[in-house]
Amino acid sequence: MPSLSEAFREHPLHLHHNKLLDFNSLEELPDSYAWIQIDQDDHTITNPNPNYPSNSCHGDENVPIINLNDPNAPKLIGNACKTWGVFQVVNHGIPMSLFRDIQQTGQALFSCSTHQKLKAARTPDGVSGYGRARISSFFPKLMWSECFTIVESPLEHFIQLWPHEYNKHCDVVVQYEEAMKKLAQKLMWMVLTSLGISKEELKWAAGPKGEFKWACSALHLNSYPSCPDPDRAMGLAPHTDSTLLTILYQNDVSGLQVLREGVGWVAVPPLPGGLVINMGDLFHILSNGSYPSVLHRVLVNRTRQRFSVAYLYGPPPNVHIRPHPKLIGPNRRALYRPVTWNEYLGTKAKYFNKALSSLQLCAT
Ligand SMILES: O=C(O)CCC(=O)C(=O)O
Ligand SMILES: [Fe+2]
Repeated sequence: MPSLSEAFREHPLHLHHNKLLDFNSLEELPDSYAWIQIDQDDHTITNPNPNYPSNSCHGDENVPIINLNDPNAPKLIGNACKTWGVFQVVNHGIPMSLFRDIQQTGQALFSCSTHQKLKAARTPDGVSGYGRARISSFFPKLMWSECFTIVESPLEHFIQLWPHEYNKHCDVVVQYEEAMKKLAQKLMWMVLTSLGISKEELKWAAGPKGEFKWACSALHLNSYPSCPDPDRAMGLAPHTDSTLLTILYQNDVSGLQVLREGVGWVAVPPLPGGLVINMGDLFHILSNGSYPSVLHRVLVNRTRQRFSVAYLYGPPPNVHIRPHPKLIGPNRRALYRPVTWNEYLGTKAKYFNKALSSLQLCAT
């Protein structure tokens, strides 16, 4: 069975890391980063990019906040998944000190010089390391962000960055991933419970104790430096995650928005000690479309750097994910064909935000 790194490596995305900028040295937004252009002659603003939906953001509807100690949590999670595809959790049991530690590691990393960071750059067909967001290759404009991806171990890159204290930072990543894995398992079962699916009914995940022992994961450390022209820039363009679910820690700088059908872009404000849970494309398939994956994006800020950590949680790369039999019946056919995470990464690399619909089964 291929590892997750091998699965990513089979579907390379060609990104030009060598052209990465030193964001802090720029006083003006370069054209290549301007998602909205100002017409020089009459100063009107034009939006040449269909991928940049209107900047409107609604404050009258809020992403649900769920207390994981609430006995009603699975039901609340189910409602949130159905209507939003995203929710925030509190009382998740992860100590604040772990968020402080991973943030310090991220800070140490992103504050290195560009020259230093490029020593830890992702190779052209690689997965782990420093560079642009993987989704960059799908957009004509560049995003105002930097990303360090960790699949399996960050050791090889951390040694390049910190020859003397790489161990300290590796330990933080290991601890963070362990804590996230436990939380992801707990959340998976809560979400499945809300769909009426028991541990015994999800064979690939079950393992001896139904603990998702074989699940795989990756980590994105994301930095969105302060930006001289935030209204025309984009931190991270609209996308859904190719995961079962994603657990996102954000520092106290806002920017994340999710698309709510019929409403528009809704901000997901940072909540002290809270974590954002996004439903991903593979859960969308597993739930036969009942729990849709959520389109999200990140806007940037004029004065403050935003930092986030996304824990991307999925099945073993070669296990087939299909609409669960319990969610299929005489009145509800299977909407998607079975797919492995490995295959899905290939589909996403080809079709990006149309990947899910490319797997849709036609009505017979
Ligand atoms: O920075 C954020 O808030 C979102 C990050 C994200 O969507 C991702 O890493 O996939
Ligand atoms: Fe994402």
